[in-house]
Amino acid sequence: KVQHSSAIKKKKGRRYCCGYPISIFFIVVNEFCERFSYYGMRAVLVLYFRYFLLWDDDLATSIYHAFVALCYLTPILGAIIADSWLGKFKTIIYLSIVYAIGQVTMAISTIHDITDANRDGTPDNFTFHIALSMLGLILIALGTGGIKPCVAAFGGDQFQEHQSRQLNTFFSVFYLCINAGSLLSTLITPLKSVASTLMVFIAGSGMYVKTDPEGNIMWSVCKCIGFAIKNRFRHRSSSYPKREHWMDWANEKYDKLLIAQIKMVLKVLFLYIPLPMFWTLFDQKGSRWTLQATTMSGDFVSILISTVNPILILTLVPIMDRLIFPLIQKCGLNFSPLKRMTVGMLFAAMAFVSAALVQIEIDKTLPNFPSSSESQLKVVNTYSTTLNVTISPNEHLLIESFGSSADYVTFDHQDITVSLNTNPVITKAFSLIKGGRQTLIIPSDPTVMRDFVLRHGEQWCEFSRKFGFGASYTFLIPSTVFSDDCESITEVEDMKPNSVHMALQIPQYFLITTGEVMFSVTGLQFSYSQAPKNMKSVLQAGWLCTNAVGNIIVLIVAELGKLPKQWAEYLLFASLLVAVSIIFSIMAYFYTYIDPAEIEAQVRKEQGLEPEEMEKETLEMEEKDEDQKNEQGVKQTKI
Ligand SMILES: N[C@@H](Cc1ccc(O)cc1)C(=O)NCC(=O)O
Repeated sequence: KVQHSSAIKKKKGRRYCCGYPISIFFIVVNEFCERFSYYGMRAVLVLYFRYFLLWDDDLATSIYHAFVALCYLTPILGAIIADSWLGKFKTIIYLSIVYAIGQVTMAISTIHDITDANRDGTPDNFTFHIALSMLGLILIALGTGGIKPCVAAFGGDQFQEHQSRQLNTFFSVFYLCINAGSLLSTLITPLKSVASTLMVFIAGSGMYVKTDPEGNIMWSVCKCIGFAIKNRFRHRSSSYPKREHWMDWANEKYDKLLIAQIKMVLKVLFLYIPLPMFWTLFDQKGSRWTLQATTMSGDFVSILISTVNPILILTLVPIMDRLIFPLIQKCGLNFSPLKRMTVGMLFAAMAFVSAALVQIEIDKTLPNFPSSSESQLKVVNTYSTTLNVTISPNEHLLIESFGSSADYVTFDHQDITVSLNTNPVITKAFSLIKGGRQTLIIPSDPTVMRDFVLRHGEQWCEFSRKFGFGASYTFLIPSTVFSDDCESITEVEDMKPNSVHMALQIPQYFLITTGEVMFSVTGLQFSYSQAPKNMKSVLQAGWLCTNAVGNIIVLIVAELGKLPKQWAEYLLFASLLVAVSIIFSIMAYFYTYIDPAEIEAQVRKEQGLEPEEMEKETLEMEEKDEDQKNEQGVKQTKI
């Protein structure tokens, strides 16, 4: 009782601006700085693995997704620490320090001079750099994941029950700050941002509503669930009367309030089961879609593509909040949070259909590579005249001097004989590589052949020509060439440049981001509003966990599911998400929205705890009056 009253008194220190607690400002700025640091580091992580640690594409991608998954699993730890032990405020402070140490460790791991004793520009001890960077990443995952459920829930704690409209706006602004931070991090370096994160958060210290942790809540929850299961099993005979809910089998030993709270949390967690599928699609933006972009053309668009998500979030969130959702409400439609989330899933599925259509366009322009049993050959003629080239048994090519065959010729056998109509006729046998592409160069005159190196220095040729993305060229350099004779160097295009423009990816980005606004922002609000007071961080962590599971599915699919055509894989994911969204909509249909505070009050009443409840209500009424006066800008003078 004493503890409760002190918590209420602390609430009385609230200060407001335009109807919002001022403390919120520090929390959203803190989130902005934190996401700035996180996304800034994440943006270059794969490149660091690939070009500094010299890992191959597969290992770099797998470790990247494993790191992201870890960042969304550690929220459980953060929530346990906050709700059971330190409280949200102290958890954010301590884990931010861990986060900062992680970023510094990571930064040190990138200094190759530390182990580059011979100063040749490459580290001498890769094990040291790998170990240090892994340690750094684990600390960062612990920091960023640990504080994540606490920051959102701590922000929510600053509001009172009658401020549900402001609470929803807070979650939207919170999401805007995440994306403003990530957008800025792609433009400027995120070096000092963790330190700023911590300083901004501490600056607001005197203004926060800090609810005390209520003992080891997670442990009590686990024990209570364990007891209910055991007790149910002990009374499995049909002679025992059934109970309304299986958790009611814990009634004998546990507090009714705790059981009611666990029921609320389990109901929401059950609803979360299908949700990872959304993240499975969403997180492929950073892998499959990025790889898709590498087979497309367009220079500046690559920067646009990496910033399009946060830019769209910054525009779509206000449009949805201020225009679309109120308009739907005006039309008399009940667009409840769970309906919004279902529509968000359908948007993500549409995004993948759009990605499949783009992929089909790309496939039309991609070179036709040989299958594992085929071989391909291109013939380049550097002879002084046009040649008639016969490749056994029945391939005839007419190739002009310093030209090449129009495209690669495909053979389903490896042993070939090439004949040239020179005088005398030259015939030579070759054995081609299975599943490979090769070029046969007919020399101008093998006796006068000499090496020529394209280089800067005494003898060099400068090409001002711009090479297309994805193209491959062969340069034919006559044996007589000199530095003032660059014109005589001929270029043969082996592989055409990518021709499908990256701008075609914009519709899929637009669709997935619309899905994100409907799904993610709503999910964040829903997780907060449906959680009992002492389990807000736990439910936030459960919500973030759906993201971790989604990333683990990407990892498994990347390793196992290899469909022959990429567009087919996109369509498979889209269909899976449609199926999952149908299941989710059925589950959502049976879900009844609750007011956790009301249920808790009712249970307390049933337990005969009215006096305390009344005291709380009286205090809250007083507080509400005071807050309303504050909101209206009325200055109160205490006599
Ligand atoms: N929209 C994402 C952030 C984001 C930014 C840039 C990208 O290229 C991808 C994703 C978001 O808001 N995520 C939620 C979070 O808490 O980080």
